[in-house]
Amino acid sequence: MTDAILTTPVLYDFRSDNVAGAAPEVVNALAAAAIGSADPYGQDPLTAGVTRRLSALFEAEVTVFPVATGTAANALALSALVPPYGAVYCHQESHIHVDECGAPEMATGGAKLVPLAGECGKLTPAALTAALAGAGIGVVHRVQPAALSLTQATEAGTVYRPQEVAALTDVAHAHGMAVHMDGARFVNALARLGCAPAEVTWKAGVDVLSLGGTKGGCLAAEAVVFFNPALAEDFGFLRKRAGHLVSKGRFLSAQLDAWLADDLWLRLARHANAMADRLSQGLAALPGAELAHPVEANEIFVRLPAAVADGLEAAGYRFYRWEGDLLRLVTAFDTPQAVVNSFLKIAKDLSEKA
Ligand SMILES: Cc1ncc(COP(=O)(O)O)c(C=O)c1O
Ligand SMILES: C[C@@H](O)[C@H](N)C(=O)O
Repeated sequence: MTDAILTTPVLYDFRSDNVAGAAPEVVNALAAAAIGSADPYGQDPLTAGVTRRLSALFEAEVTVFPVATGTAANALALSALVPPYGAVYCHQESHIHVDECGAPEMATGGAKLVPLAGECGKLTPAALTAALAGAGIGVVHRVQPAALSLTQATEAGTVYRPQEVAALTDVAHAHGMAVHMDGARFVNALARLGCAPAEVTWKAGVDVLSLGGTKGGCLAAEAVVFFNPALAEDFGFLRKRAGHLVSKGRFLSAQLDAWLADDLWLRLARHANAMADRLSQGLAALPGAELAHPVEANEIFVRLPAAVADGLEAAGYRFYRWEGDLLRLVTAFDTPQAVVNSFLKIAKDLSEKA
C-alpha cells in the first residue's frame, strides 16, 4: 500500500465480513445475558435453548457445540470424523486448506488434507470420484479416505445447490467417508437458495455443519451442529482438550440465540447478499470490468482497470488484492446501500476518466 493510501481516511472497508460490527439485537442479548449468574461450561439455559432452536430450524434432533471461531469449529468437527491416518478431501481454495494454519491437521492428529480443483470454488462428483479411485483404500502405505469437506457458501462466493451437495455426499458415503460442511457463510447461501436448512444439509447427506454466526452479525459465535449423533459422542472431550470449552458459555449462546431468533440471521444475510448483487452489477457494467465468479452470496471477485482500482483505494475504499489481478470485495449485514451507491459512482467517474 502506498503511503498516501495508508494516510487516507477509510471511506468503507470491503475487505471482509470479518471487519463488520455486530447486530444490535445480538449485542443487546449479550448485555442481558451478562446479568446474574448461570451454570458454566455450556450447562446454562441459553445453550439448551440454542439446541432447541437449531433442532426446530433443521427439522431434526441436532447436537450442538458452540465455539468462538470458525477455525475451531472446522478443525474440531474434522477431528470427530477423521483418524490421524485419515484423508480429508476438500477444495484447493478451501479455508481449511489455505487459511487455518494447520489447525485441521493438528486437531486430527495429523490427517492429510487432499485439495482438489474445481471451477468457481466448487467440488464436483467427477473430481472426487477420480481422486478416490487412486486413493489406495485399504493399502497400509496410504492415508485412508475419511471425510469430505465442503464450504457453503464457497470461498469463491458461489453456492452449492441441494442436488449438488447430495451428488457429492453420495460419492463420499459410498466410500465410507463422513461429510463436513464449513458454513462460515452458510446463512448467505441459505438466503440465496431460499430453501429449508435441512434440504441443503442433512437431507443432502451432510453429517456435521460448522455454522458461522460471526460473519453474519454475531460478535464471535460459531456452532458445530451434528446431524449424526453417533459422530458427536466424543466431541465434548475433543473441544475441552483443545481449550475451546468456554467457561461462561452462555455468552456464546446468547449471541447465537438472538441471531437465530425471528429469522434475524436470514434477514441480515439477505441484506448482505443484496448489497453484493447491487455492487457486482454496477461493477460489471464498467468498461474493462470482469467478474471472475458468479456472485451468489456476499463475496465479489472482480478484475477492474488498474486506474479504477487504484483510484478507489486512493479515495479511501479498502478491499483485498487477491491472486493475480483479482480484487475481492465482501459486503456485510450492515453495509449501507448509500456506501455502495457512492462507491459505484466514483468507480464510474474513474472509468470515464481512464
Ligand atoms: C470460508 C471460511 N471458513 C472458515 C473461516 C474461519 O473463521 P475464523 O476466522 O473465525 O477462524 C473463515 C474466516 O473468515 C472463512 O472465510
Ligand atoms: C482469512 C480470510 O480468508 C477470512 N476467512 C476472510 O474471508 O476474510
